[in-house]
Amino acid sequence: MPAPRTVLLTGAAGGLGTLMRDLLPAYGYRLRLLDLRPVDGEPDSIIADLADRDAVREAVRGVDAIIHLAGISLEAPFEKILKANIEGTYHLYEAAREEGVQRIVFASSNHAVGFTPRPQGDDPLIPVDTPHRPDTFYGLSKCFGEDLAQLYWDKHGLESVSVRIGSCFAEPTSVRMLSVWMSPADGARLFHAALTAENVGHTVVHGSSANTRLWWDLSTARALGYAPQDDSEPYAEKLIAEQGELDPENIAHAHLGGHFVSDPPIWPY
Ligand SMILES: NC(=O)c1ccc[n+]([C@@H]2O[C@H](COP(=O)([O-])OP(=O)(O)OC[C@H]3O[C@@H](n4cnc5c(N)ncnc54)[C@H](O)[C@@H]3O)[C@@H](O)[C@H]2O)c1
Ligand SMILES: O=C(O)[C@H]1O[C@@H](O)[C@H](O)[C@@H](O)[C@@H]1O
Repeated sequence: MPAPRTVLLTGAAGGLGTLMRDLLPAYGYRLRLLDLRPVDGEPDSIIADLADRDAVREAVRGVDAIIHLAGISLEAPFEKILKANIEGTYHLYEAAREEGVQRIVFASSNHAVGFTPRPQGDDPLIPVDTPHRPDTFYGLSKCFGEDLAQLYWDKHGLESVSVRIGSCFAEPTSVRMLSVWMSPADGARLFHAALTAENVGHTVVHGSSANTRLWWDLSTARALGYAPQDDSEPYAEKLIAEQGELDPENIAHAHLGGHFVSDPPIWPY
């Protein structure tokens, strides 16, 4: 596969989209931007709803690959998740198949497996083939996206990397995030690896930095060529002093998904 150059970035106005707009051009990508809302400082971006199949098809025409970030990124009523994340992701995959796009990097989430107990003591890291255990309708939509990616690979030969992102923000803001944080620079490294590795079929990877307190296995990400450079540990002392150590008796501290497992989810997490 020739290295992709023109990449559609959906959800470009969002938090992660904004970070990736800054970081990915240095890898040589030409980004085409799409979002529901205008993207700051980017008058040429495509303003479109994933619900609009014609607009989505036009947006994917001619790109080499897609990084799919658009959608609802927190828990929400099922009907909203259904429209934006489930139907919207289906529209994107269908448009990509019709237009012959070779690869999609899908922003999955730790919340697809959020009810997985987090490792304690000498427990092994959570493996990538851990069963789906969504902690919210939001997490359920990420399970759907991963299965959709598998279907489009098996049936249509459209490649995907589903990146179960931990927490990709400038800094970790909770004790839990020390274990799942992915620095923006490592996020760009991982997306680049996911865009350029050969023969990925459909590969699921965990998306975190090389955190001292890591909870999940990064081996499939490393197999794509991802070499994380960052570690949340320098933030640990301050966050633990402010928030205390994780309490294994607290359901939200005992699971990968943190407060998303609560009913209703409690913010902040
Ligand atoms: N930031 C993280 O740590 C993290 C962790 C796990 C997964 N993710 C996933 O990565 C993606 C980006 O996350 P984020 O933190 O930037 O979220 P965000 O909410 O900041 O950005 C999402 C963007 O998608 C756009 N969008 C929503 N519905 C749309 C629709 N129907 N059509 C077109 N655009 C639509 C929004 O306008 C928004 O700009 C999401 O899919 C999220 O689930 C993020
Ligand atoms: O678990 C996490 O920290 C993150 O999970 C992602 O799926 C959510 O989109 C984001 O809002 C959370 O901060």
